[in-house]
Amino acid sequence: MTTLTIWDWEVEKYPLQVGVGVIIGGWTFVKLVNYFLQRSKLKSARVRKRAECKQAKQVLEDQIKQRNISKEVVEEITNLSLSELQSKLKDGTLDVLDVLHAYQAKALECDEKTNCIIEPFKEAEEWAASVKENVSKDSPLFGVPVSLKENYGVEGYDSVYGMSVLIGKPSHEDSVIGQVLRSQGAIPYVRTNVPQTMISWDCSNPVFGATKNPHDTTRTPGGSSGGECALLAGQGSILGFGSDIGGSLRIPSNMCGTYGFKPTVGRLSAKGTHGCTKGQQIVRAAYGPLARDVDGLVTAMKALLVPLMFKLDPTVNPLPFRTEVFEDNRKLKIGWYDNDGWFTPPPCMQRGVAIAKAKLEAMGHTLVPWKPPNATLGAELYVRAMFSDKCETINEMLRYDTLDVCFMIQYTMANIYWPLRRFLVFILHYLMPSLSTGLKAIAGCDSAYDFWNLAVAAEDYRKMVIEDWQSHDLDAVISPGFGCPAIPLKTPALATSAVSYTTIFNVLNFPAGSLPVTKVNAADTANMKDYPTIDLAHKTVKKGMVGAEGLPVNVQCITLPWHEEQCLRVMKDLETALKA
Ligand SMILES: CCCCCCCC/C=C\CCCCCCCCCCCCCC(=O)NCCO
Repeated sequence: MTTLTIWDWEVEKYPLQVGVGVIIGGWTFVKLVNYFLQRSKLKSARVRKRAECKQAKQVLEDQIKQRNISKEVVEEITNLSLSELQSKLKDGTLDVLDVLHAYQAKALECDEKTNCIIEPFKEAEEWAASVKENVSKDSPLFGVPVSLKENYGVEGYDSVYGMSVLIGKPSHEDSVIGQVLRSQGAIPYVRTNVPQTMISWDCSNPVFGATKNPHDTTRTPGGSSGGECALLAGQGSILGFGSDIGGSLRIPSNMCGTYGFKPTVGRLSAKGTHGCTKGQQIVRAAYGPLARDVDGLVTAMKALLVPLMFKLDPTVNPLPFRTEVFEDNRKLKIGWYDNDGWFTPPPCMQRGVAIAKAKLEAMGHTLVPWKPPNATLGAELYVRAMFSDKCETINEMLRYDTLDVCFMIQYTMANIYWPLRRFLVFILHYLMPSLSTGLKAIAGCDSAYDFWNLAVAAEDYRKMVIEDWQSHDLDAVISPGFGCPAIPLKTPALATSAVSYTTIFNVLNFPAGSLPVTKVNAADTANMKDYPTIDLAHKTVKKGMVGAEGLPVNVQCITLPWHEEQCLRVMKDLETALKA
């Protein structure tokens, strides 16, 4: 009664204010209810998806138990190199189904340790039977089980990349790479984990959790193809496929001691793959193989660069694998660098380059110092391009989602209100210049005009680097595999600056491969005492190097666009020299 009186009194006295108050209050209420409803819908979707994938793994585990395949046989098969496996499949010493079963068993074992698999393909047995029936034993991948990163579209399967909103939206067709692999006799059997958004070099998401490094499960396997590399390093895969828009084939290779190869964009098909940066055309994602040796990468490239791929995706460069370039033994002039001038890598990464340099020199190649000019501009262009939409595409997708720690810093930096951003950029310029550069660049573009100018700046940068490369008459370049080896889980976002070693070759669109050369040793960690602590990224790496002994250290080999075969040739030379 009293309330009503007050209510009547207020309505009469302040009709406009009460009306506006009711509308705003009602609108806020509806928005809040909607927000919590949407969040709980996504939470249920995550719970359901996790349960489905767990169930699929359980079904496979039960089948494996029934098959009664011995541990020794699993080890014997999964320890074979790709070329050994191929010849045993071809001459019939090994059966396609036995090989598949061994890899399924080993993959589940790896998953137990590192949480690298999202789910097994239910149809793998059926596909294997069809390969036995319909594919020639001479096909390059006859009976070879292959693992696929989760963003490769497979009919009937969701590609979620840690974004709950994508759950329950299955692909309607297989990726072109997937189709060509199957036509060549390969059998996809598992799909592997990635970080939320795939714009991170860690490997965790709120749907499937964090993948761990098999060499030290307290550390990151790298990202975004982290599930793939953790699986390969654990011998649970012999050949995998991933994507790379900032190093995602090369960073986890460096963290897990595996082999990865990023071709020029357009050499391998992107059709039927997924990602949240598709509209961003300045730096585009490349798709490529991950393996346990260089031969694995070469086999994959040869198997994919065939008329079927050129037919299924006429937008790719119809250039078959040039074996004569790969097998050429002309001595090369190779540039090298161990510090790009933007981020100082720890001594182990620099030692990795020194080892590679010495080995290549011993093979008769000429090594000269060279590095891409103005790495700071390269880093700035990368961040501006990747966030040129002001992060709106991702914001929209993550609106009601749970944010993973691996993307939290990028998300926060991208969404800072502009006056605060300007203030921080100004202050940090004097305190932490790299953070200031990143914070300014991540603001993206204000207009289409701005975006066009960014595209021109990226083009000018490519031109400038190519001219510099050519003025030194280089055939290839070697560099650190990344800015650091594997650091503890959840810390990669704090050391984002370290990505400059891989992102630059995405901005330039140069082919780049990664291969292991050494392991962190006690002298490397002892030498950390002089390592700079000028900013958060360096501090994070310094802390992360404690206890890093034994972790893999990779180098990158890089060539000019479309010179994939030459890049693989340098990788092969280096691998041969290292194994000699
Ligand atoms: C390139 C240098 C980065 C500069 C960082 C400056 C310091 C931090 C300041 C602000 C935050 C900027 C955040 C920039 C985020 C860039 C993160 C890139 C991580 C890339 C990892 C690989 C992604 C990938 O290849 N994905 C495959 C998708 O198909």
